[in-house]
Amino acid sequence: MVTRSYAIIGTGAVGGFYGAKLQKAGLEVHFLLNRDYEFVRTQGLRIDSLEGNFTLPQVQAYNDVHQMPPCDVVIITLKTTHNYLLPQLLPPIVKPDGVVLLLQNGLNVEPQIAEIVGEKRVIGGLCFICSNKVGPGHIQHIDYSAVHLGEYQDQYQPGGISERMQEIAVDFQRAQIPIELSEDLMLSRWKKLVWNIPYNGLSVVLDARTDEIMANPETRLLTAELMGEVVAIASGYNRHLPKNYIELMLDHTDKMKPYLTSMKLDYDAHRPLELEAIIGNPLQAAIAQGVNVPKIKMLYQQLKFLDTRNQTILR
Ligand SMILES: NC(=O)c1ccc[n+]([C@@H]2O[C@H](COP(=O)([O-])OP(=O)(O)OC[C@H]3O[C@@H](n4cnc5c(N)ncnc54)[C@H](OP(=O)(O)O)[C@@H]3O)[C@@H](O)[C@H]2O)c1
Ligand SMILES: CC(C)(CO)[C@@H](O)C(=O)[O-]
Repeated sequence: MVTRSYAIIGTGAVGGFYGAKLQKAGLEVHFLLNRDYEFVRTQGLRIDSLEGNFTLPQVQAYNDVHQMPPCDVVIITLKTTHNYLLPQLLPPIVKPDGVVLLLQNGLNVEPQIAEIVGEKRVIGGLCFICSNKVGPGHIQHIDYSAVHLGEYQDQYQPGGISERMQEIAVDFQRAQIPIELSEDLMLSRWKKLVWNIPYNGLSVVLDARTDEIMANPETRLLTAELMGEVVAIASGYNRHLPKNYIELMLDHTDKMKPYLTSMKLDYDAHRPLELEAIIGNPLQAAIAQGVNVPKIKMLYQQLKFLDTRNQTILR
């Protein structure tokens, strides 16, 4: 059996969880860390999960990419606000025939990765997971865990299902991570943005959890209207979402455990928001196609104000 080596760039809520699951399943995983490096190098990772808690007392931990071996699959799980580091981080750790798997929310990040490693070496991924890093090397997995993968091609042309996606899927299944393969990464990204744009954005502007947003008829309506605008942008790019998709997303959120979005957690911790990847880039995509999205534009403007002010306030 061919075994692929994995690098996790950003061992936080998402990277810590998926990387630990892959290692637990017997795969070779190398973890890049920042502040938690010394702790994880000596104590390993701890995962508290609704699927079962586990610890990995020993992991291959690094704080310098030049110490890491080049890997077959390099998984990016930094916040997008740290992607400016990638031109330095990526080149030493991707094998010549290796691939970069981008597990981040948002739109139009893959083209930036393609600029660094080449267009044929990028797979986009969406994670449907609720997890948080609650201490050094300590991840709390609250809900869901599925990953959707899609090949990136220039201008997000549909890339079909490649052999390497199927190989990665085998590894993820072995690690008991539910995985779906998408023939069209852009369609998958728009579908996820139907959820992320309203809830991530409104959770900050309204200072609210998902259940609070859903309980008030006005903010529930506002959520549906924002979702409608995302669907309209996707249509502008010839990606047509199912007619009942908004209803499905509202219904899905009604059934979710009350949830504080990652954007809200970042805001409360005075960390920069993933505003450009999640809302700014989709807004630019709307402008480029001449799709009118007044509510998304206003949400972006409000968040830009809050984010800028939040960065200048002392904690
Ligand atoms: N969490 C979720 O439930 C969830 C769900 C779906 C999608 N997503 C998306 O997944 C992506 C990752 O989010 P996340 O929640 O996993 O973020 P996170 O918990 O903040 O993890 C990011 C990690 O990157 C590390 N990092 C930062 N700079 C680094 C550097 N120079 N070298 C090495 N590591 C560095 C951080 O370490 P330090 O803290 O030590 O700097 C942090 O542990 C985001 O795009 C997010 O929107 C998250
Ligand atoms: C949408 C979500 C809450 C769960 O699917 C999560 O993926 C997220 O925060 O992006």
